[in-house]
Amino acid sequence: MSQTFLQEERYRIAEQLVNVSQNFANKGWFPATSGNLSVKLSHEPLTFGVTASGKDKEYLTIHDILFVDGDSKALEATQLKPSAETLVHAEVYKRIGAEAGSVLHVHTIYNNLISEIFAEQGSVVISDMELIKGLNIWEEGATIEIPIVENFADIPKLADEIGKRLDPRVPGVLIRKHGIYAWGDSVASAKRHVQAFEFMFEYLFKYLQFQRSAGEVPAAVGNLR
Ligand SMILES: CSC[C@@H](O)[C@@H](O)C(=O)COP(=O)(O)O
Ligand SMILES: [Zn+2]
Repeated sequence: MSQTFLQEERYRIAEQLVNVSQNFANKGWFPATSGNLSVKLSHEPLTFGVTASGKDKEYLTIHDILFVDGDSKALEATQLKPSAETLVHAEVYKRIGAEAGSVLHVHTIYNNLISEIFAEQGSVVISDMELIKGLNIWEEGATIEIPIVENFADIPKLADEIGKRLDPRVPGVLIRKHGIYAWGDSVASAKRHVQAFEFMFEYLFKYLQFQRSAGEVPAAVGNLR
């Protein structure tokens, strides 16, 4: 592969991350420089583009994305420091394989609320919602179970805990009072998955709130049935 072709390919995929970053930033899904994004360049050996640590995602440019190997080491000398959570991205790529072409991480109010409300159960179950199809699950009356892991400041430990809970059918994992990691075979499908999850988390939280204010026992939605 020529250097020029490789450079063009890197710019092309970095641009996809910049676009999704702006879309999510407009929704307020990257408060206070939180969140990180990656896109796979090659599977064997694993190489991927990932956002540099501490960047304001609202103003992300292709120059804020660096390319690393499976050990989170930059492929070339750079001033940029890879995301502090790069190991989590690498873990998803290694465990999920070809079905993971991009990994996106956002911190939102609703994913934080749901991760806390259902933390003791270790997962949140969502049934029979149209948006489950947004995850590419087309079964009639489908049920999904989204794992919830504890948050650890120790990133190798966090990556390990996430790795143990990954379910290839359900492309996302919640971290308690932290955020969600979701993946897809492309940046576009990972973005769709994040949007589907966030819709369902917001719906579930508001539904539980509504039931509570009406003094009713929540019906068959989520783990509170
Ligand atoms: C600024 S708080 C969020 C960070 O601690 C972390 O969880 C995060 O999502 C962003 O880390 P980063 O190193 O910028 O990729
Ligand atoms: Zn984070």
